[in-house]
Amino acid sequence: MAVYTPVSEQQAQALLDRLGLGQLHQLSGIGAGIENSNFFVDCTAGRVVLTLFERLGPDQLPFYLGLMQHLARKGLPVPAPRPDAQGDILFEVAGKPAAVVSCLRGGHQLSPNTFHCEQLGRTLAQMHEAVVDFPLTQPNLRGLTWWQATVPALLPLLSAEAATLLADELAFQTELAASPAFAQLPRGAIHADLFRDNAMFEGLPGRERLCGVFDFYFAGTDTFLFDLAVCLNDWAIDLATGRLIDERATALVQAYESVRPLTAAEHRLLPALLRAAALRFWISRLNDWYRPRDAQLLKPHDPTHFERVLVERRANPWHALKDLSQ
Ligand SMILES: Nc1ncnc2c1ncn2[C@@H]1O[C@H](COP(=O)(O)OP(=O)(O)OP(=O)(O)O)[C@@H](O)[C@H]1O
Ligand SMILES: N[C@@H](CCO)C(=O)O
Repeated sequence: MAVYTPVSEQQAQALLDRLGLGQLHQLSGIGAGIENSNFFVDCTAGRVVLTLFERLGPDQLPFYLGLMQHLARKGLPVPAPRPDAQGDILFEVAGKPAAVVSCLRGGHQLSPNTFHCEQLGRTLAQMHEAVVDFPLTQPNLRGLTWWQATVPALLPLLSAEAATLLADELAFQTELAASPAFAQLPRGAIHADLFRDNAMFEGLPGRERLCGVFDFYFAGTDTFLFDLAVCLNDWAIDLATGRLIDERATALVQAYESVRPLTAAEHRLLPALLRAAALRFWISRLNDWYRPRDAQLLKPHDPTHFERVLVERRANPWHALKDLSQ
């Protein structure tokens, strides 16, 4: 269980009192997730989720929590942070910054088909449309600057082949980020980690509806195309080989475009951004694997998965439109 910081019942009750949520019935650490300490809190007001932020500080958290509040107010299925009587949404528990958000219904759709991908594509585009008037900005803290800072420490730990791939792709992405084409990409506040385990569906099998998107703690101001590429690399992938499944990827992009059509520059750079999205998670998984933090019980994700995805995206660039003149 990835609970880095234990929380006592007394500490949980003190926060419930401040939020007017009544008596604590049960406090249970959540096993999934590797970044923060998460707890289900059952109390008089029902079930809420308590998150203790392990690496994010009060400088960054207003952006994440403000983004969740902004999207929830626009009717997107995002957990809204619970305010206290003064309207504060950021607290301190066990010496860590903490927030309480409403608990989403439903469960993960871990074997998504085109139907689920379409819903995800539409919701992602709605999120991108909704942030047009979101006033806060913050860099993507897992973006190029972080890759450049992290890769040198990883290279000596890898095989010669993997190290060459990592260094080469970082050089490519560095050049891309400085290009005029990249500067044309529309940008705004993006989720940046919208994997299938960060979305909830509910409903009868085969007719499940997307009813929740959560875990905004890697959000940042970046290109919308990067967000789309992260989703494609997770929702539309053959997990064994890393290949994109054309039917699912096309469904996701077409649904996205039914809300927010991609620009010509976005179409052109999608293959490069699919590589960027693979690189981002390869680096973070390598970092978690070789340089883990202390946790009561932590299961880091397999880094070789995203190494395969990156190799595949480099070998077989995927375009949403086969004929770019269409
Ligand atoms: N608002 C919520 N409603 C319902 N369940 C939630 C909510 N927030 C988190 N969870 C549950 O907690 C689990 C872990 O949360 P999350 O994925 O945010 O972990 P994390 O450590 O913060 O991030 P990461 O997934 O990036 O490692 C989720 O898989 C989900 O089951
Ligand atoms: N979604 C990430 C973990 C949390 O950022 C991954 O699968 O590596």
